Amino acid sequence: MARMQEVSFNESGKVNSQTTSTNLTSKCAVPSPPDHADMKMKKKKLSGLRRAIRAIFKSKERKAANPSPEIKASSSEMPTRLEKEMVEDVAIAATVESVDEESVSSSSQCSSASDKSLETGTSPSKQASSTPPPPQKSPPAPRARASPRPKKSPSQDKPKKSGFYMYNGYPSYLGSRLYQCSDIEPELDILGQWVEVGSGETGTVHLVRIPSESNKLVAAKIIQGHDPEARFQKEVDALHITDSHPSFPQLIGVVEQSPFRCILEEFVGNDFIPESITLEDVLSNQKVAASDIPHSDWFQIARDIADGINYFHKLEYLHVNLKPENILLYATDGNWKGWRAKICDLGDCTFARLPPTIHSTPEIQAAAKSAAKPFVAPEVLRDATPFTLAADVYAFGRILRAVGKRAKIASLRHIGKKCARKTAHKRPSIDKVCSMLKRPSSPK
Ligand SMILES: Nc1ncnc2c1ncn2[C@@H]1O[C@H](COP(=O)(O)OP(=O)(O)OP(=O)(O)O)[C@@H](O)[C@H]1O
Repeated sequence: MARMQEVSFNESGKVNSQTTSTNLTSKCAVPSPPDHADMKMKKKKLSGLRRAIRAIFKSKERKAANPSPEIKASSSEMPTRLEKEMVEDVAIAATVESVDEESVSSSSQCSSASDKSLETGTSPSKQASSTPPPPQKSPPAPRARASPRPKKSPSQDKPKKSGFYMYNGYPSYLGSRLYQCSDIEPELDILGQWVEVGSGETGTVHLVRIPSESNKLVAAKIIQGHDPEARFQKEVDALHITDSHPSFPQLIGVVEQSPFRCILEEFVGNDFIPESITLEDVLSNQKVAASDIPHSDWFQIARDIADGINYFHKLEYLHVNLKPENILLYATDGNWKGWRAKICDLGDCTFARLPPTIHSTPEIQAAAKSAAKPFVAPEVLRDATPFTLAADVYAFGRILRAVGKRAKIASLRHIGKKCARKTAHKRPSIDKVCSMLKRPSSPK
């Protein structure tokens, strides 16, 4: 919204100035192509008028300082017709000029243009008030108050989530994390085959080493399936924004050597066995038995998952595909103790602008339907029903219930039940769930 000052004369000949508002953002919708020759003419006319009016006021001041009897008689407070016309001309020209300027800038930057002009003092109101002061004794023109700077919403302070700057077809944040096939070495099993740590509907994950980085062991995810390009980009972006959070695997980089392409991420597992352990493995008593994990570790695992979801939701993302297969477990000490968890498979995540209401799209429906059914919130499965971040809370609730049942921890099952309520608005927020899990009385 830009403000304009209209300058006019009242009956007593004094200058009135009043501020009116014109919604210039409406111009942004259909920006008219700027006519530069026309603008140049207007600017020229405006500066000529300004010069002339300045000269008149100067000579008036001189006369006031040195009044002759004839001048005294004629120098009433009423401005001459010429002066009046000129002041009006200047006001109109200033208005026209500023509107033109705004329409030019609006073609590149819509709404920010008018706000910026207010901040930088190039607003029409300031231009109009910069006209020379009216003849002496007339009351000072009320200064147009610049509208207050728009307050930043808290979400503006958050890290940028999408639209990363691209360089050579890659997001610029990847920087030196672009690898060639020759930069990695596959981890081979005793049969000389690539070690596969897992696979799903859309990807296969292998173990590889990076010789130039102290032979670091990393997970290389090759994405196949429907629209691998979009999925690849989405997963890399999501791993990038969660990079600093301990509940997600770290993004190591991307291998690009056409036609081979994979995402390199932190290998979440135990160095002594080259395979990953998912929550699904433990719940189905494979690799590790649920009863072998102490209760306090189960609470830590639940907190890790909840903290990860909370962080993801704060970034206004919905995971969509939370299930035990996508929860990776790892022991922090060699005695299979100190278990922690990380959330993987961010390829289905959806950006959910807050307040979070997502209208189901065919892609979301497809992703949700391909996810393990008991973990998908009922509202997600219903066609054309808007759903919210509470859909992830539902999935987490189902996970907690399964853990509580398998590990025989009643309080986890109880929290899980609350989260997995059928009605979305009856579920607690993930913030609340985090604090429930942090209560000192919780591990029982
Ligand atoms: N960073 C990692 N470290 C260790 N193992 C991993 C890692 N990422 C994935 N895995 C393993 O690979 C499996 C498949 O990975 P992921 O879930 O990302 O594939 P997907 O095809 O996207 O799965 P979905 O069928 O759920 O879409 C996981 O269940 C896990 O066992």
